[in-house]
Amino acid sequence: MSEATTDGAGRGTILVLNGPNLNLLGTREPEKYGTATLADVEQLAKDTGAAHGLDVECFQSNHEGALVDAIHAARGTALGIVINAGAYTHTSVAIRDAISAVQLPAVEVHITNVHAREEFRHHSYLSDISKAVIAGAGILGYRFAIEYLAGLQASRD
Ligand SMILES: O=C1C[C@@](O)(C(=O)O)C[C@@H](O)[C@@H]1O
Repeated sequence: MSEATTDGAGRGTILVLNGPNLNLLGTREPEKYGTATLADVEQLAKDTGAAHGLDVECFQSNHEGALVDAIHAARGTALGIVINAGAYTHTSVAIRDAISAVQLPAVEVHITNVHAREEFRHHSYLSDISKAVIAGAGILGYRFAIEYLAGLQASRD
């Protein structure tokens, strides 16, 4: 897991999780996912967090259990989770249960509009347990998700 940034003002940490194949952003089907890399996405997330006084910790894995472990580790350390679970969105009860278990506000993000794609992408195991779902906004979805969580946190401060 990458180091938490220190450019926030200590208001808290948001965990940004990316699932399988998102490490290939930039070269993976660029006509669908664009040309921004995972590093670009993570920088955007960190910059957005910093603008709101929040640290952003980023983690990507192609392995379901590693994503579950990262969600567990967020309990007690993060104020919210932004998750693009990739294909696990449509298959993983384990990731769903992990998010429910840690009781942190989660925002589900998809770069593409999954509802305009194949039928099997229309169902998500995460949507009904997420505070918000953002799909089809490209990598800006990550920015919107962090802004949403920052607003949620501000309303609780
Ligand atoms: O890997 C991905 C990426 C995705 O989550 C997106 O960001 O648009 C959409 C998923 O259906 C797909 O399996």
